[in-house]
Amino acid sequence: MEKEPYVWITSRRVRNPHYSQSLAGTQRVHGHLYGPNGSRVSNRTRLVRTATSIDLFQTGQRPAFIDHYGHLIPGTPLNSEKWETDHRVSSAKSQATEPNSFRDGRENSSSPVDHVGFFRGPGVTVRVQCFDSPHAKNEQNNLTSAEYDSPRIPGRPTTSSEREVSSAQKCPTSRQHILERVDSAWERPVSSRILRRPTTSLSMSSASITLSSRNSNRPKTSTSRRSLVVTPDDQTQTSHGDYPMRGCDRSGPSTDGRMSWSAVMPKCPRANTAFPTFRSMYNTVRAKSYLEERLKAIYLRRRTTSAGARNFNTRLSVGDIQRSPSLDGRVAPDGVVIRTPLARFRMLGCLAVRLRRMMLAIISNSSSKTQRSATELQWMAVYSENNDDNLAFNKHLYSRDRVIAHVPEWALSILNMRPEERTEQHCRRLHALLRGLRSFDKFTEEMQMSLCRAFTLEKVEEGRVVLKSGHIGVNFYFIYSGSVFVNSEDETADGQHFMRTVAVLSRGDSFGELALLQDIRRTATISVREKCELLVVDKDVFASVCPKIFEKELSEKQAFISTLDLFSSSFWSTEAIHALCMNAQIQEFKANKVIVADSSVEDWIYACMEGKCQVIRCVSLDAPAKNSKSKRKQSDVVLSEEILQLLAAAAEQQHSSQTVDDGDMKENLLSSLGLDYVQTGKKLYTDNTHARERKRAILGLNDSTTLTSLIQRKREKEKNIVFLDVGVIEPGGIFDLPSLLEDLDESDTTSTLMLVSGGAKILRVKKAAFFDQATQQAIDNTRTLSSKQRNPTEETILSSYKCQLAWDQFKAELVQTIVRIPDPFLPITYPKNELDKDQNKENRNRTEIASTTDNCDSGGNIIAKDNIIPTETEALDSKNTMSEVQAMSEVQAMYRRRKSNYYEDIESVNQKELIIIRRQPSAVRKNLIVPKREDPPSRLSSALTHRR
Ligand SMILES: Nc1ncnc2c1ncn2[C@@H]1O[C@@H]2COP(=O)(O)O[C@H]2[C@H]1O
Repeated sequence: MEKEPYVWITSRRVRNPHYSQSLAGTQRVHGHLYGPNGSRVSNRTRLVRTATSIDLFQTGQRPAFIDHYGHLIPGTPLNSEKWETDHRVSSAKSQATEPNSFRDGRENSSSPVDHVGFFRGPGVTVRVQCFDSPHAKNEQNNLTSAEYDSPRIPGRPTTSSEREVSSAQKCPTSRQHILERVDSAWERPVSSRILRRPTTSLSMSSASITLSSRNSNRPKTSTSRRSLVVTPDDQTQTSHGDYPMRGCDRSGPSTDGRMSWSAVMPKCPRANTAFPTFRSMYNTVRAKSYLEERLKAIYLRRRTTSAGARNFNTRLSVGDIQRSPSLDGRVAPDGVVIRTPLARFRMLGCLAVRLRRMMLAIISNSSSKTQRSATELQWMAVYSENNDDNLAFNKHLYSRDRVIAHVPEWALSILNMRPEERTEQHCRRLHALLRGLRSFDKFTEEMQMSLCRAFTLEKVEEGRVVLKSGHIGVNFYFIYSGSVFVNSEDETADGQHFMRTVAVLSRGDSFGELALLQDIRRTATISVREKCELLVVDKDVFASVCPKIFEKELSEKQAFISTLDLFSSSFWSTEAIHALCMNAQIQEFKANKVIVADSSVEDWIYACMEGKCQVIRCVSLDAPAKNSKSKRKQSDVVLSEEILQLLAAAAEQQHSSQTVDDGDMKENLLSSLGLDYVQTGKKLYTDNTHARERKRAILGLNDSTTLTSLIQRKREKEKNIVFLDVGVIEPGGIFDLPSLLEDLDESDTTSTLMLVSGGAKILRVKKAAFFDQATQQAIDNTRTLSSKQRNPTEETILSSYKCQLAWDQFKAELVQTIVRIPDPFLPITYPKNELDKDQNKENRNRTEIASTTDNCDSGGNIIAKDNIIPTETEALDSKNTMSEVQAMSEVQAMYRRRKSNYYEDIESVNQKELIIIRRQPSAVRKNLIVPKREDPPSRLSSALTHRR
């Protein structure tokens, strides 16, 4: 079939009109373009191939380009030498490869250039390249490509091709022939290249012209493409009369989503003559001219449409206002609405109301779609409850614990400036303000200054989500004021997903570093607990400033971890330690802050880096002592599974007749040996999240929980419980190691350990990460260590506590008795009326002593309760004499003095109710030593006897 003299003109999105320069030397290999240095050229460049295969000016032929402005793009730098020697259109095949020869898969990888020629006319230079085309039928058909260079457009840099073109003044006269046809369509100073290729999707009798109608000052995203099917008018194509060139029509979207038009090209005056190539060229140039017009029309129409749409939207949003004559005021004769100030005000008001409604809808929609954790919901419930208290203010805002430090006005104005506008002084002022924030202080001064230059401020309302798990990280945040929940998604045993609050971060904390450091998605969802002021730095600043500091922190963690026996290098590889450190956090706590409120719901392993922490046990006096674990003997010897099996095998041989359960046999064996049974072997961490979550919800913990508040809360739920200080953790110590390998007992709600800071720096490591990284030997080592550090059983603690209590009561009773014995050397003087009531007084004293002994605390301290020792008013009411009242108040004062001395002596924490059994940690770890009751001194006992 004879190929039709159609043309294919295509255009690409070219941001830089000189883009075509970068195509020099490109080669197409397996569908990709590679530059001269072998590097792959960007995707955009790949579009070039769509126009490379076929001739531009004749059947089966050559390419050219139109850029997105509809301009011809200046082409490859000219090979002037070639031009000098080979300016005649000929079929002589040059073996030199044209650097800018574009190919696609159907052509050879090296397309030899046969000829390069120039045709220069007024306002335009045409460059013609001849390739050896497999489609060529004759020499003339080998004309493959053309370039048109026009006088330089003001403002556009001169391209090398343009420079070369301008030097190429010697054009063969035959070129004038082409220019005669070109000039007519070539009025404006533009330059571009036109490519041609056959289209497979369209019939061979037509071709497509694809344009990109992108305006230089419109955003990139607004690029659109148009396709034009252009045929010479000797093809009987459908003609549509809308367009300047014999008619083009929009034929609807093509399969690739582009819009296309058909255009019928006017017949070239010399078509089908000796220069069919020139005819094609003529058609091409006409097509180009048409396309320019067309593009302009499209652009103008679009601009009008978008302006119209804007107006229309505005009218819609204020439509009712405009329609209302009262608002509109008058309509001027030219149709312009004259609005009165009132109408304008009302219109603005209306807009504001609508905007607010819209924002509220967006907020409620977004927050309802954010899954909330139980802790978060509980917080919100408590918060809203208190809002409903009929108070005229929110009492939370005035709570003692609440630290409100808003960003001051002057800092706001600095933070609102662009980074490049901030002076050194501005940064210094900000720096002074932010110094003292925990996370900020980690950085060196230089880094802090860089951060101060880059910070922006974000204020986020309560309940909003700052970042979501699974999203790509773009920012890093410091909390200047307020607090946030860190929620992570978890899964129950039956596969249900739920949100869990893993941490609460407040002023001075930072978040959002993990995704940026490790180049991963966000690992948690951060939602605002209390209205926050966040200082934000973007990814780039973070990448340039912060990683160093995190590296420093990482090395600090690694250094500390490697000093712990638990993470001894003989059991843990360097990679495992590194992975653990990535899942570890360093935290600092003030004295009396509860670090762990319930060891059974903890997902972290806590190790003390600096300072010290108290381990406190909450014991219920009502509940029967748990004896499941007390069966075991306390021993430092741990047998491995292999040894146990050997022993068991030996025992089995001895008693082969007896059928004993394997577990029982081991137990029996060990108990006969007086050893503890420790099962070795890697036990995977059972993350009993559901139970943990339930317990956490019951406890209602947050970061500001102090020991006092926790005791109060627990006492409200359960009256008969005591809090016993069972140990101290010093630097290098690990909290509750035995529980690491034990299962969570859901029913056990009271008998758990609490970790309370006495002013400490803590390293905490995720238990899940621990079990992920732990080898068999590491787990065995953990068992060995935890068996050495076993906590006393509840039974032991209770019996010890009771002994202590009895002894303290005895002491208190004794002290009571002694302080009431009058000085034997002073004469006893009784007031007159006292004599009559001697018997009554005696009775009352007895009652007093008896009741006082029932009201001692564990430290031997008598709790002065109102119902035991009468107050002055009560004493007067009961018609006691003045001297008796004085005596009573003296006794009361003495009690108080002794009481305060006592508390000073034992350095008690400041709660009266906390009962302290203070011991050396080593003693606690082994066994609680119950102090023996000493015999009272003989003098006192004789005095007591005498008194009674
Ligand atoms: N258990 C956690 N305790 C405190 N902060 C956390 C915890 N888990 C995640 N985060 C923070 O939450 C952030 C969520 O986004 P990133 O993963 O970028 O970084 C995360 C950490 O900064």
